[in-house]
Amino acid sequence: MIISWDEYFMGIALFSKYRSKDPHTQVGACIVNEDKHIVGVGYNGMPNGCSDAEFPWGSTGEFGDKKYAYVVHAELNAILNASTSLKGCRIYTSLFPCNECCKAIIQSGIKEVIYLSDKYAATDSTRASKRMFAAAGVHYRRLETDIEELPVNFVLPKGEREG
Ligand SMILES: Nc1nc(=O)n([C@H]2C[C@H](O)[C@@H](COP(=O)(O)O)O2)cc1CO
Ligand SMILES: [Zn+2]
Repeated sequence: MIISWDEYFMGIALFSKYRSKDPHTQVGACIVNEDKHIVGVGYNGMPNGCSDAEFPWGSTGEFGDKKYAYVVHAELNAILNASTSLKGCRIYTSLFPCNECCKAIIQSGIKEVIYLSDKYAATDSTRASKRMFAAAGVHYRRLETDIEELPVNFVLPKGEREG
């Protein structure tokens, strides 16, 4: 099988999301520059020093008891992890960016957003994102692909195994 560039970079975003400890929604993001070099990746997780085991992953109760107060979104983590200027870059994200990440995407100079899921399309946050992206000239599109699943084998075929 041969995959396209878009499928490859979204694949990296999807792979990254499996690092997230969020029990409900794992999100991954991958930023690519104009030379098709990956310059940043991220997933949704607690800030450095804020233990995954100690901070809450639930989404009910008081403000301070919910993950939303603490978690860094995949897209923001990818931006903050980036090794270089993001001017003219593209961001691949497994879930459409929220309004806060949208602001960071715009301000960082990213020019295109490629997403897979838009499961929160009906929320005010996603509506605000789309409004800001349109005003700022940041193009967004859903990844078009015929691939349903891309298996990765960690168990080597018999002939390639050691011993
Ligand atoms: N674009 C996004 N990137 C993200 O990294 N997230 C994160 C924040 C939470 O950790 C989780 C959403 O939790 P939930 O509301 O589906 O249980 O995904 C959420 C969105 C949605 O806008
Ligand atoms: Zn966000």
